[in-house]
Amino acid sequence: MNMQTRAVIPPREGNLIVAELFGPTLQGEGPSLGTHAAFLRLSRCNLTCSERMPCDSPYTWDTTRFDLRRESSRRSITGVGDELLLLDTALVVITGGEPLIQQKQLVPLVRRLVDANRRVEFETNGTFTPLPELLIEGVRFNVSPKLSNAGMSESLRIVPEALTALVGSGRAVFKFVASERSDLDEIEDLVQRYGLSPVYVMPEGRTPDAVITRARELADDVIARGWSMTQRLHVLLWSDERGR
Ligand SMILES: Nc1nc2[nH]cc(C(=O)O)c2c(=O)[nH]1
Ligand code: SF4
Ligand SMILES: [Mg+2]
Repeated sequence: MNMQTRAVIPPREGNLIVAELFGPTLQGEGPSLGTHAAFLRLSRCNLTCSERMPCDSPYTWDTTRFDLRRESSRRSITGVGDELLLLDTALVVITGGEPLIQQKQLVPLVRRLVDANRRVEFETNGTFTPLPELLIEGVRFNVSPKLSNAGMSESLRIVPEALTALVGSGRAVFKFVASERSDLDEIEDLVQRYGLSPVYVMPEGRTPDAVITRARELADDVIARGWSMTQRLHVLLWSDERGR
């Protein structure tokens, strides 16, 4: 290939594998619960949560139940950015699946959103060390490490270097999904081992009844341990409807 040929090939723009882009809605979980927000849900996950802690977006990764080619589309970073900005929300939540699988492609998108005065929150499972380019003012990581009840070995779901980097970033909160009081002991162990802080406990559930019943069972123990509790506001409002 000579220089002339190379010069006419446009630089290949990065793409993202997207499951859904929706909003405006309300951030349903974590420290910004209730905030007017747009959501980008990226496809694919490196984990396979099941058993007592089923995944609420299996269509991003579970090839035994879903055709991922139908459930996702390859989209340009510019187009995704345009659409998120048009939704005109103060907060943009990037979730999945596991969004940090595609973190390299997310760098220019996050930069653009922050430059346009948006706050950005990642919902991540805590198994990826975030790139330094993502550790910028306006960006936060809501990290949800998975417990043994998600049905995977600890070596898959707990990556010490990633958790340590997230703690050290000063941009992370730790949000654990719990379904019963004994889950809190396992959370305590991880909190102690990796110095996780601040800690939020979130009740598991796909229906308002399940969420509120679990929240009531867990609240006193959460308070006694000095932690915070969050909710699943979108589940209380819309159960497990997609795109809300
Ligand atoms: N409203 C709303 N808030 C959310 N917070 C985290 C979500 C997620 O699926 O990661 C989510 C979601 O799917 N919807
Ligand atoms: S880490 Fe999250 S997206 Fe991935 S399988 Fe578990 S619950 Fe689902
Ligand atoms: Mg979810």
